[in-house]
Amino acid sequence: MTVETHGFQTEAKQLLHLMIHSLYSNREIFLRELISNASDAADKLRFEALADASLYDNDSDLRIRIDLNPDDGIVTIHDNGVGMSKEEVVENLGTIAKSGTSQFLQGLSGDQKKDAQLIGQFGVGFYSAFIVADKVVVETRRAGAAADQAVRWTCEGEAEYTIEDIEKQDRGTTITLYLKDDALEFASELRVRSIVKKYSDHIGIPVALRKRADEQDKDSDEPTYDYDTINNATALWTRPRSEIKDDEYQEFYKHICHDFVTPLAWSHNRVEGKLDYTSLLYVPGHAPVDLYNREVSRGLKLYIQRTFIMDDASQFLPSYLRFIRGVLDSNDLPLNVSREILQHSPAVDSIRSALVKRILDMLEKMAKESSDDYRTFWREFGAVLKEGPAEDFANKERIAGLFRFVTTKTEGDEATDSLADYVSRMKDGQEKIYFLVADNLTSARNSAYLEAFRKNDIEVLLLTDRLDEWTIAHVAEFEGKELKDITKGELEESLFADTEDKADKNDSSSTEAIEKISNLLKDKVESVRETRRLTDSPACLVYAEDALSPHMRKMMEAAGQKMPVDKPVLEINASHPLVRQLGSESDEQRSAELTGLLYDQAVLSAGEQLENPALFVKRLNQLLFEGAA
Ligand SMILES: Nc1ncnc2c1ncn2[C@@H]1O[C@H](COP(=O)(O)OP(=O)(O)OP(=O)(O)O)[C@@H](O)[C@H]1O
Repeated sequence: MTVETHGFQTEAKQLLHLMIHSLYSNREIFLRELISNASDAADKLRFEALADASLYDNDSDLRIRIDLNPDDGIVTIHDNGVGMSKEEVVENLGTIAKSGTSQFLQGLSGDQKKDAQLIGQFGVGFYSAFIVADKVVVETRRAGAAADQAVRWTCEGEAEYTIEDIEKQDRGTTITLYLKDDALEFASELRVRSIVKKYSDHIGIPVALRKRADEQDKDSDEPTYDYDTINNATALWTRPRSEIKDDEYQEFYKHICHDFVTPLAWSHNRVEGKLDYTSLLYVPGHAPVDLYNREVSRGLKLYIQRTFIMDDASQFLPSYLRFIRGVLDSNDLPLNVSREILQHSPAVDSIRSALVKRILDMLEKMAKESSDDYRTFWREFGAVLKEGPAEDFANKERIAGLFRFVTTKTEGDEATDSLADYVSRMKDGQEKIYFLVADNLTSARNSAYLEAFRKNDIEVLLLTDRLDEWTIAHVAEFEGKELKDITKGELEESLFADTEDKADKNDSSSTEAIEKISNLLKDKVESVRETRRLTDSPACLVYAEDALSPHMRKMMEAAGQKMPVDKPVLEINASHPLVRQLGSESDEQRSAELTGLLYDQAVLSAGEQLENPALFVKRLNQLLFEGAA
């Protein structure tokens, strides 16, 4: 018999190293992971047997069995699921196909405590065996393969593993763990029984523990054993809601998602009538490392009449809810359904819209009843939810209601205020919801465009996420109130009356200033007018209602699209000394310099780049020296 030695893929090696050396606070989870894998293998066999029942080979009672040998510190887990071929063993146990792995590994700090937590979020599956064992042997025979086509995979170190052909009498996989000296507790019946009960009660097939039989076979010296089923063995979602405890829902989530972090919320529903299905949807407690990678397949685990059909059935969720995990069990779809059929099925469309409503309900409820959880949710998934209004027009207002913002009235930098909060604080006579787009909070808060809003105590949303402006354009209005960019168009006259400080205004000089500036800047601005926006700054640029903002234009240009430049309006603050000086200045050269300065300041306030920064600096210094002289 030949024994082949193989090296692990780099990522697998790194992960294995971590498993072996990490101080793991919650070591028992290795059993959950291995039982989960065994139960997945049973699901896969059932699925394959839909097309070819002979794969059962007269053994269709799928189950998981655990043998303990406390004397030698050995734990063995058997399943009669689908098993693996030699190629599958190499592929599945020698490499990690999970996307985001190298990204995740780079994120590790070397601090064992922090890393253990990160590993928990990442989910390590099979490799978690190495948390408790220093040697792991996997013997497996693929369903449909002959007894002499089985394989043994052995790993004792971190760098390599061996593979050999063996004979195995029955189909499925047996995993043998040789426990580390400090992990011998995991061979104790009492301990394992309670762990299995905790983690696998909701698994759809029996998990049984080997125990000494009450009656000994008289003809043999060997002890006689039988198996004691520990778990409930009914798939959780098929049970009535009223009978399921919170921790059972949580454990089930961890089982299907291979996630170690408790979910924030769930929603379990049975629908009967025109369509007949059960859904169990979860909001995870943290974002996966690859949330923004659109290539990664994700979605619900699809069952049809209790039979597992596929992981990641993405057709049941719109992309902006791609963070939702869970199970859908349908009685309407055909068992031989494929991803292509799902794409064109009207039943799928109806289920999807019903699920979207459930998810929005669940999020609204969380926002209302558990604000801490909702903050976590928003932090982790807010950016994805923001894709909603563009993708799902019918629900855009409900989705926008779930958004959280930093506004000029928010304390701190965390986005905690909803549009409804904003509307409830609107001033008498205020008809619009105002927002300002900026690169970051500091520049937003210090923006000249906010001056009149501050003075008149009108709240403004501060938008600093890359896609905020695009999102808001799709939302367009909330509770009948238009969302308005404060750098565009005219402001409501009635609201900003206070800003105009009549006493300070010098009408003739401001008319003159406007005339001069208009002439000097005719290539750069559409027109020049007096402002309602400013109280302290001399000037600002204002864009047409339908113009692309500088922020958007920069983004489109960065994406390689050349955008036409719409000339802005220059608004000037007539009571500002610089403007007054300009109005009364008779020297042409000086007027041009002052106008240049005024314009460049407005460009900077708008968050744009100056065309000629050196000239700006020179003019500024000139003015300063004059002042000092
Ligand atoms: N008992 C088993 N029977 C058959 N195949 C198995 C068994 N255990 C593991 N595998 C195969 O090995 C693969 C890798 O398992 P592993 O637990 O590392 O990752 P996973 O279950 O795919 O994902 P996750 O990282 O989310 O746990 C599985 O996808 C499966 O194909």
